[in-house]
Parts: sequence; structure tokens; C-alpha cells
Amino acid sequence: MTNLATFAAGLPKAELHLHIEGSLEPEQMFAFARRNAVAIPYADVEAVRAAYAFNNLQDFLDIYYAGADVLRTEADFRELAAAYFARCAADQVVHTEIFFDPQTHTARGIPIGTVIEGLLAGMADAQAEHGISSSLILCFLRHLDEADAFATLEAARPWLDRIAGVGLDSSEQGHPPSKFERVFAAAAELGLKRVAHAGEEGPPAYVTEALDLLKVDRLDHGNRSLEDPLLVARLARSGMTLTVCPLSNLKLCVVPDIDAHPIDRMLRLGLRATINSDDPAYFGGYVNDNYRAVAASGRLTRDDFVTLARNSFLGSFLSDADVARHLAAIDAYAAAHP
Ligand SMILES: Nc1ncnc2[nH]cnc12
Ligand SMILES: [Zn+2]
Repeated sequence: MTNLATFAAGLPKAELHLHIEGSLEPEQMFAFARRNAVAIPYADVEAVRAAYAFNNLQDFLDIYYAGADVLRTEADFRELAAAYFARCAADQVVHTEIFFDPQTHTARGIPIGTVIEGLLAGMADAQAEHGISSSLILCFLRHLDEADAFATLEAARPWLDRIAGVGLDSSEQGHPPSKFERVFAAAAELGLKRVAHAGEEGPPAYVTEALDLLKVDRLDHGNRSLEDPLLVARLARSGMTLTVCPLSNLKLCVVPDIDAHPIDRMLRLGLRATINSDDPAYFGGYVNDNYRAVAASGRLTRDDFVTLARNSFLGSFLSDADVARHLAAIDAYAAAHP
């Protein structure tokens, strides 16, 4: 590892774009399948990993939703979260805002309470064991309809005081943010933050819709914003946080190779970019693997990595006091590693 990659790996950081279902490692998939007596179409762990070759987002989603079928009980969700938090601890991730997809589970007859209670238990364990703070972001699946999203928000009502915000994920092309304008407005009325995947595969116009119609507090991915200079200027001027996922972009063919990833351009354009893992079990790595991958491509400086870590807290939904505390920890780390 270069000195720069080692420096980046040691920075205290937050993760703002992580689908908990996407942290299901093949080993855990087999363990859950066995204990829940769920059949999976793979002979062994190697066969699972071999299947993780994707040409686009939909290729991945098909396998990802199938994999989630092994998640059945509160204990499964708690252990899934625990395994993710152990990786956070190893990567100096001290705060994380976790996406979960209730509809993937409720459609299979798993009550939303089973999912949320399991995740909340894992989050409490992580706070106690690792000192890692976390919150939940309930994502609507955009390939499903508005009524299904409203029903999901309604089903989540008993837990809304434990949920930081709502998000929008799944198949982007053909499912513009406008489809969910009313449910995002309802979420805003309930005091929830709003984020949305936009500009991963979809056009810059979807990013504009996420801003204007969904009134997002944060933008997930946002890569294709770079095709529209006026949009870039708007995002930079407003200090909008982009949760960028380099290894995901590579695995889903959003970029042809890691050296072509625009993370350096985003920073030079004044965008508040952050680095995240998205679905680490499927895309070849957790947060520090992403930091290391972009460090190895040699286009970012030490100051850029400090900026990326700072952005991860500035873009979080933490209180101002907590953000200030984490920024001070970054300064102390940088001063101790000249
Ligand atoms: N990268 C991604 N884009 C859209 N939906 C997702 N669900 C899980 N990962 C996703
Ligand atoms: Zn994502």
C-alpha cells in the first residue's frame, strides 16, 4: 500500500451510501440459507462470487434481490448489520447512514417490523461494541409503483422516530424521480430527510427532478450530472453532497476502468463528493477498498482525501455539534500523520 492509501485508510470517516442487503457476503448467504432452509442456486461460495459479473445495474439487481431471499428473521438482520459494522470498525468508519429496502422483504411475507427491529438491534450493538453511530434510511424501490411506496411509508409509521429519512433506489432508467414526487412530499411532512439515487445510469434530467421535485437533501451517485455544466454549477453552488461509489461504478460499467473514474474531476469542479461502498459484498470491497482503489489511480492528493473524509461528515444527517467533533478528529489525525 502506498503511504497515501495508508493515510486515507486511517482517516475517521462516515459512510453515507450503503445498502445493508448489499453487505450480505456469500459465506453469510450460505449460513442463513442453511438455517432458514432456503434453497439457493449456487453450489458453493466460489460459484456465488463467479456469478457477480455485471454488465449494468439490472444484471446486478436481479442477483441482489434473489440473494436477499435468505434473510428471514430478526436475528438475520441483526447479524447482517453486525457483520457490516465489524467492517466499519476495521475501516475507521465511525458513523454510517444505512439504506434498507423494506419492499424486498415485505413482498416475500417478511413483516417490516422484523427488518427494522433486527437492524435497530444491530445498530445498538454497534454503538455499544464499537462506538459507531448510525441511522436508517428507508428506500422505496422505484421499479414498483407510487401506491406501493405509500403503503411502505404507512407500514413504517410505528418506527418513524427511529428512521432518519427516505431514499429511492433500484432500476433507474424509465423510473424517473417524478414518479415519487407525492410520496417524498408526504415523507417531508413527516419530518424525514430525503435522498435519491440519480444520475447513476439515468440522465442529468433525473438529477434535476430529484432536486426540484423530490427536494433531496443529498444525491446518491450523481455521476451523469457531469454531462450538464449548468447542473454541476448548481450542485456546487448549493453544496449538495454526492455519495459517490467508485467500485460500484466500475462493477456496473458506469465507468470503463477505475482510472477513468471522475472523482478527481468532481472535487476540482467544487462538488461535495464523498466515497462509499454501495453494495460491498457484490462490488469487491468496503469503504477503505474504495479509498484505496482511487488512491492507487494516483489522481488524488493527501488534501483531497482529507476533503473526502470531511465531506462525509458535512453531508451526513448528524447534528452540527457531532459534525464539528468528527471534523476535529480528522484534523487531529492529519496533524499526527504529516
Ligand atoms: N447501486 C444501486 N443503484 C440502484 N439501486 C440499488 N440498490 C442497491 N444498490 C443499488
Ligand atoms: Zn446505491
